Amino acid sequence: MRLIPLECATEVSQWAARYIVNKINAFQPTADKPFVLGLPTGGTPQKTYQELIKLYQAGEVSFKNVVTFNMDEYVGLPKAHPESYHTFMHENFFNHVDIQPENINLLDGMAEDVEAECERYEAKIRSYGKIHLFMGGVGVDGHIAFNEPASSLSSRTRIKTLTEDTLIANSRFFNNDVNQVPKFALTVGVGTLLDAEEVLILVTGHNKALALQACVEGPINHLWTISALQLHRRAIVVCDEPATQELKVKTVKYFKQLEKNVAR
Ligand SMILES: N[C@@H]1[C@@H](O)[C@H](O)[C@@H](COP(=O)(O)O)O[C@@H]1O
Repeated sequence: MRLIPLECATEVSQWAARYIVNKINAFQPTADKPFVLGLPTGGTPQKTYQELIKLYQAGEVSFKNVVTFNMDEYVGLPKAHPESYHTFMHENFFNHVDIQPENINLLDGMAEDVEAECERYEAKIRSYGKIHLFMGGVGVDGHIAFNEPASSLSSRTRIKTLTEDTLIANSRFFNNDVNQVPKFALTVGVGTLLDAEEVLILVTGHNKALALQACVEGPINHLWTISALQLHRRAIVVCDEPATQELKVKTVKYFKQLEKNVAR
């Protein structure tokens, strides 16, 4: 695992956006050989999307031959609902860059046959070979995508029941009314994430400090599904200073030192 301890959330977003752009450009994607990018929603990646849009506007990157797969979607919210992840992604990112609509993949939270929808999603990912880079965030309880505590670490795309912690955390988007938050979501599995060639996780804020500790210093444990990253060959975690609050000073120093010497 590579941990990049930075100072603030703005630095995290700039680092992540630059990393993604460099990856896309180095890949030299074409219509026949697109770059496949996994994407999250949430407050954390919002700034990264803004940075990616800036880099697109500056002519540093094109998303024309980029195919995206989103991590998750609420069950029972129509696409046009202001809090659907479909709406979030279009408002925060897709509407501002040159991505082709047919290259955008999101789970359909309104699907009648949820199982078939999840199988369709996995098959679509397989049709591209693999996801080259999966960006993500982490929940306060250490969930990755919507893989809530005690999710199988080899899980695939499926429906999950959201925990009370997550309902409370996400109620800020639903008039602070926990009853308005959908109780279920479709989500890629931990196994789906681990299949990606590279995983890039953004962690900002002191409320994510326990999750970061579980990710970096804890044992691999299904109660903190983020810890499954320890099994990945190429996992990168970028964090700000407040998120490191629960890490040992020695751990942070160690990773900072490694970054000074990193071969770029
Ligand atoms: N399903 C999403 C996750 O993908 C995200 O990582 C998490 C944290 O979101 P935020 O970045 O807003 O803290 O929220 C939701 O539960």
